[in-house]
Amino acid sequence: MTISCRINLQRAAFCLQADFELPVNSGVTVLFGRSGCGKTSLLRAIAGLEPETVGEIRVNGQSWLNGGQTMPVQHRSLGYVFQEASLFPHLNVRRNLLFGFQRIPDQRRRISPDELIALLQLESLLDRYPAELSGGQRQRIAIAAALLTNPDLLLMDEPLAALDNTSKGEILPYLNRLCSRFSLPIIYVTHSLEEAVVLGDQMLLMEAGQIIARGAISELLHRTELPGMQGETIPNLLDAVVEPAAESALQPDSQQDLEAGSMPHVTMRLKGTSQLLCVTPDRDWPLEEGEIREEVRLRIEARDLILSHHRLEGTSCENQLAVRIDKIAVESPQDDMLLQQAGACYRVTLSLAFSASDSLPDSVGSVTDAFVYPAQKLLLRLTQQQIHRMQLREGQDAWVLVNKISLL
Ligand SMILES: Nc1ncnc2c1ncn2[C@@H]1O[C@H](COP(=O)(O)OP(=O)(O)OP(=O)(O)O)[C@@H](O)[C@H]1O
Repeated sequence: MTISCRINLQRAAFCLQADFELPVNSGVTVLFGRSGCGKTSLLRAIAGLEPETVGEIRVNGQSWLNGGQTMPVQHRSLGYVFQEASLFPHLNVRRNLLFGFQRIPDQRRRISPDELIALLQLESLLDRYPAELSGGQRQRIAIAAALLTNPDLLLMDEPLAALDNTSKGEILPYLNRLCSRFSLPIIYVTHSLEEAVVLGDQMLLMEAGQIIARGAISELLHRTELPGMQGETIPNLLDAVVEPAAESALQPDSQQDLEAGSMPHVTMRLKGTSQLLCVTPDRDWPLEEGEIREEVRLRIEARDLILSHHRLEGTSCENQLAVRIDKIAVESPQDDMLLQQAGACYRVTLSLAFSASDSLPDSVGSVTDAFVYPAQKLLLRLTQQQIHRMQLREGQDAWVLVNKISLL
């Protein structure tokens, strides 16, 4: 499945020009950008809700727009989730869920209502009416109803924006589960970098009606010259495979740990390398009981990293990674004068080394993996004083101590 979009939408004081392709299994593509940059307009144009749109849109081999030829909205195989959940007020949850499902042919029914109801834990809500639901519950139903139409593409326009932080926190893990369970391409509009990091695989970054950057979120987060990427906190995202290979699942080395009287822990190998991290699942790990994962995405905040020239012995920090310093960049170049002062901040980009010794081990990882998987990067913030004191230079080998790791 590929989605290709080359469109133009001209309004009196605004021009949208988008040209992008999303490959097979693209996962969640976050459409990110400042207010008014054209995110909703792009989503509406893809859905066929902006009749002035010209160009070409192809989804799953079907032409939705080709010059002047437009496929009507109701014939496009898409789901659309809005900021405010749109449910039929006179139908209970069960009938809202089944409304779209019952109107699609049998051969398109890949996602079953029972599975989705279980996944989103909707059982207790099925007999209620929309007026009897909280905002977060309503939005969960709206997302489920959109999915049950078994669309080729799901468009979500700030689906959490109208919710308070508690409801957002409740719904995010569900969204995460949906994204990993159904290999359905999703375009997800948000203002929130936090949501983008938690949910997204890749990002289309928009400004003034145009897509100015696209790529893996973990990479774009490090491009500080881009608008919206200068947040106070810098999340690093790393992909890992759970070890040991014999177990092939995210589960603690429990017997050993229980015997030792310690908390269970999980060992994982960072993709593209043979380096291991050891993690203790705790409340930051939103794992369901019995849930098993082989591949995980880890989140490490820049403030939880410490840089060192050497591997440290006798430290409480058990996770240390071999890295190479790729880039040392001043935090915001326009404030250069200010940044000459002591305390100015620099962003230091680190590439993970293949292994601690950079020699290829026999037992873990694979040489092929190192070539097919793009080098994973970490970013941390240092002051000019720290850089000077450590005499840091681009190209140097170093070690990074990792204080805290969360699982996405
Ligand atoms: N129906 C319309 N007619 C004319 N101009 C419009 C219309 N809808 C939006 N616009 C303009 O198009 C531009 C892009 O708006 P759009 O809603 O797509 O931005 P956005 O990035 O989604 O913003 P936000 O994040 O605030 O929702 C804005 O300048 C807006 O004023």
